[in-house]
Amino acid sequence: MRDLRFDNRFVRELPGDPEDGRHVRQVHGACYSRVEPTPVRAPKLLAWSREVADLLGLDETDLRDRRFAEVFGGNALLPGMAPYAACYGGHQFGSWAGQLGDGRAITLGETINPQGQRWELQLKGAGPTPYSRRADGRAVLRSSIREFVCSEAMHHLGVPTTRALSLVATGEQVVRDMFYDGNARPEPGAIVCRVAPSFIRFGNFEIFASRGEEPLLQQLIDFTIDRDFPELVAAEPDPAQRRVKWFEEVCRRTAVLIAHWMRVGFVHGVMNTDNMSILGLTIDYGPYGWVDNFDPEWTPNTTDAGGRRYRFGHQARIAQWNLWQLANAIYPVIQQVEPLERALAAYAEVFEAEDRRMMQQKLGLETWRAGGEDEEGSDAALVAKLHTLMQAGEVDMTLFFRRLADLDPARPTISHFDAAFYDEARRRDVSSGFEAWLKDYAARIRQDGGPDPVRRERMNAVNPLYVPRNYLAQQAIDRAEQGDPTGVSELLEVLRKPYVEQGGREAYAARRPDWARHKAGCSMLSCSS
Ligand SMILES: Nc1ncnc2c1ncn2[C@@H]1O[C@H](COP(=O)(O)OP(=O)(O)OP(=O)(O)O)[C@@H](O)[C@H]1O
Ligand SMILES: [Mg+2]
Repeated sequence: MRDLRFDNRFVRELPGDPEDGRHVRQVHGACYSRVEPTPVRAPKLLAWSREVADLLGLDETDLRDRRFAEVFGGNALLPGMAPYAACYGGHQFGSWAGQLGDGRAITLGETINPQGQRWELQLKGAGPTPYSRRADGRAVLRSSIREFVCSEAMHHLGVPTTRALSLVATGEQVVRDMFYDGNARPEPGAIVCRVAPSFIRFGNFEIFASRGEEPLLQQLIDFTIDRDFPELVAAEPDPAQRRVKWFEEVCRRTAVLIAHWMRVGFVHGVMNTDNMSILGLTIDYGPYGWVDNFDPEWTPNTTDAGGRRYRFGHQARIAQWNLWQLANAIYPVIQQVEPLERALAAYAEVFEAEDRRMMQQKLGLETWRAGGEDEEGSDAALVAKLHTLMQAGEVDMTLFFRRLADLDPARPTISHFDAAFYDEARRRDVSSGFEAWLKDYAARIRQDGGPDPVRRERMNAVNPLYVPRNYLAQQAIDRAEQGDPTGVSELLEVLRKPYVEQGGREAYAARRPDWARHKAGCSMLSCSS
């Protein structure tokens, strides 16, 4: 395997923990602790993303080299790597949780690709760090497959996300109690190499604020702007103004991110502030889920089943709450309330505008009829009615929007959507309302104008046919746990072109089968990973 070029600015420019070793500790006055991955028994490459390999200037020969599995399984370092675990805190389920940090993620270094772009390489599940608290620093195969597949799927769907280069089996067992019910069992372990321009989270700033380490807080803000927001450096010479613009930009990106999640039906599941990327990327694919039957109340995370804080329809509000925590954290450096409040208000405006724009695209409308949800004749009212019907009728979100593009406006009928209904009785309940809505919609697109084929093409470019439905990932996991990892690559292959109908791949575009409705891993996931 060829060497990569590294330029490790994070560890070079920011203060690190003076203490060595993996023992668990509180780390003060530092952004990270240097720590190397703990070697594993038998690293074996199970799957990789050719797009990410390409991004890094690696080809198939590099990937098939034994050294690759050694490096990305945590048994060897490439020259120039400078591994570390970052120190961060976070608000978890609404409460301040203190120091968290990379308890099982270890950044290997910042590589500069042949195009001069900077990409941070980070192993997840690479062994204990000073931030592991009471846990083992490892990750199981099932959660690693889910992270690997979904990060790449999200990229191909056009959703901002961290990427995944590789999935390596460790040849070791990890003990997990999947539902925290006293049934711990050994499971195969794995390591994903994640790739992103930066893995800095809201929590990296919050930890310094919570400790009153203001000089360090300012240093991290300025470092982040300088390394990861070069366009702001160019546009704003005044450092104080620049920090405000930076927070505005973080708010804007977060708003765009959540609008995309709503567009594709993604539920993150654990939107704690330590799982919020400062770049506005989807980060930490834990107990996430994909909406099958449209339901804003749904959350896949069994750990959150009580309050359903992180349910599908609540994500935009939670993101704003998280941005509030970030605003509070950086306030000691910004020292003005007003611009922070303005940026938070702008978050809501950007989210609404993006959400609306994407909904307009999903419906294939060229124009938008103004007015609120309660105003007859507005498109907001058309959307609100649709959402109510989809929820009450248990309509599959992905299949509904995909089929909508092919609706014959001259003969709008519910039977066109047969494949999207889960329950005969639910369908009967909504059928007259649904038929009425389809007539309204057909009239609306005729009035909107534009030829059908053009509208269809535009709709199919934003309404995916293939998403990594929970049960599809679970099928790949079941196979991999039986020793056949090819299901992972097969699934990824389909998800590389989520908007293009692929002959012979109908099974990947089917609604959730009945057996998966209440099955662990398919509709219920815990944080155990
Ligand atoms: N098996 C583990 N060993 C050590 N630390 C862990 C383990 N699992 C989770 N943690 C730590 O617990 C905290 C919260 O966990 P969470 O589930 O949000 O993150 P994660 O899935 O480990 O990783 P990430 O956010 O990096 O994707 C983090 O500090 C994380 O590093
Ligand atoms: Mg996390």
